[in-house]
Amino acid sequence: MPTSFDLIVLGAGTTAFAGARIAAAAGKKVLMIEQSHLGGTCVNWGCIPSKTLIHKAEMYHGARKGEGWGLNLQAGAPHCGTLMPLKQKAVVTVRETHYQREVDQSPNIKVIKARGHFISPCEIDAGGTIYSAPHMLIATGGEPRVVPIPGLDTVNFLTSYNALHLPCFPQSIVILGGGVIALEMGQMFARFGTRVTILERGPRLLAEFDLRLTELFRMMLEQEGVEILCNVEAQRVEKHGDNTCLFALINGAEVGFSAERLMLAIGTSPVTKNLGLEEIGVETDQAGFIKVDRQLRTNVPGIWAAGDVTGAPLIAPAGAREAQIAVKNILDPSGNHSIDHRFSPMAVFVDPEFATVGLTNIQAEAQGYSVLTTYVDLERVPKAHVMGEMLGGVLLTAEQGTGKILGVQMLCPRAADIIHEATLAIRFGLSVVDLSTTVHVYPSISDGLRQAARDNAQMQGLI
Ligand SMILES: Cc1cc2nc3c(=O)[nH]c(=O)nc-3n(C[C@H](O)[C@H](O)[C@H](O)COP(=O)(O)OP(=O)(O)OC[C@H]3O[C@@H](n4cnc5c(N)ncnc54)[C@H](O)[C@@H]3O)c2cc1C
Ligand SMILES: NC(=O)c1ccc[n+]([C@@H]2O[C@H](COP(=O)([O-])OP(=O)(O)OC[C@H]3O[C@@H](n4cnc5c(N)ncnc54)[C@H](O)[C@@H]3O)[C@@H](O)[C@H]2O)c1
Repeated sequence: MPTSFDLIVLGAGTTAFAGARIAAAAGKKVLMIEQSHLGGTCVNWGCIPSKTLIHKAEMYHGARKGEGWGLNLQAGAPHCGTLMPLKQKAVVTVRETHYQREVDQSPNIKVIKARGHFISPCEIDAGGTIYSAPHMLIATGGEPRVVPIPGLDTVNFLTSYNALHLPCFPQSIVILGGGVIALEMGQMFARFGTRVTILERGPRLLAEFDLRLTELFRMMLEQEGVEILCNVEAQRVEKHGDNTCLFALINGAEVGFSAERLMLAIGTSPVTKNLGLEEIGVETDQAGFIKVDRQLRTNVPGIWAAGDVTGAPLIAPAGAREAQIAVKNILDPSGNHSIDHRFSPMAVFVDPEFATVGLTNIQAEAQGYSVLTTYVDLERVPKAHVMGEMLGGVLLTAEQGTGKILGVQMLCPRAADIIHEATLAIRFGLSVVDLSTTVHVYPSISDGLRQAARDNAQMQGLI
């Protein structure tokens, strides 16, 4: 095994692979150093296990809902002995077919299993061997954020890492945090029969989405039996028999929330400790995320960083795109390739789904645009009536005058798929006239997006 490479990638998650793949395709010799499983968080602890179980929870919920539609489907208790191995099979299959196979088939990519740390800007010590390269890509990702709440260390609390790998679903769970993970996993647990309480410190859920959509979803989740409280400040944790009790301040009064399990879903911390970054002078921000410019350069020449370790957006395809840009800049130093996350969509896999791309009206106005936002309630979309899923809506923000589409947010069935139509429109500078005069399938949920564009174009006098 050689110890000298063209590029060394620290980590072997989604971000690392995206960078290694294009460097290897360009004939560069690449080493990936990974301390754990290939595929990183997304494949092993995040996207794949969570979405596999969420999909099954949705089917289970659908079966019970079907009774009210005259379908008389029977939904007995969920069988964890079948569900959990099924989820693990999805994880292992994706890991083997998408990551291990690629390594096996690429003569230019080598992987070693070890924990790596820098000993100089062009040398990494991994398992006692020194590997060198003129270019380094740090893709060490993130881990669930944990804060020091008194008593927390005395209980066996959960984070997304272990909550998806329990042998079965708990009777009850208190989830601290009201963001993406709390909502996705909170709804999933509730649908499998767990009594769920979500406690958010801020004034609202899912802060990156429009309040109209999040309040609608909050109502739906409460109708499914989930208890949700905002403006909650966690104070301390105590063990009460088999249960864990979280005490929190609400409107100045202390309230106790007791459940079989306590889960923290309060954000992501970067994996930047003990990498030798301070010693070689790589700058991080206050939270520890590596600082990079739009070309994904750190402040140390030859060292690049991408993915969760550099901060938001903390989603797999965004990190992959960043790594591709970093490697493009390594291969083509005068190309000045830059990342632009206005074109990176994201979805929240609750039911119905949230999806967003581009700028909100507030972000657009802050950037100096004069904008018009239109909202189409799902009640106006015939396909929603076909499906019996009328709660939700589509928001579209366009520039006043030109009608150029700047941003879209939606809460509707299949939003994670439909958002790509908006992503293409924004990326290629299409206007509300372009979108509204494009023939859409009928009946379809995408038609809601067309209606939002048509309303916008009409209100601006563009059609
Ligand atoms: C529960 C959950 C659900 C999610 N669902 C989605 C989703 O549906 N869609 C989506 O787009 N995103 C989702 N995400 C986010 C997504 O998982 C991350 O954005 C993505 O995994 C980041 O990829 P990365 O390669 O930057 O980091 P990671 O995937 O974390 O990979 C970093 C790798 O580096 C390794 N490493 C760290 N330090 C060292 C070291 N010193 N030496 C060697 N190796 C090291 C780690 O072991 C790890 O394998 C989810 C996250 C979670 C937690
Ligand atoms: N579908 C997806 O793409 C997907 C799915 C899961 C996770 N992820 C990624 O994983 C990351 C982590 O998810 P997350 O839900 O942990 O983070 P998040 O940033 O989405 O939400 C964290 C929430 O916790 C709240 N919070 C912070 N400290 C708190 C405290 N002490 N008490 C109560 N509430 C507190 C915050 O106000 C925020 O609402 C996200 O950034 C997300 O991008 C993505």
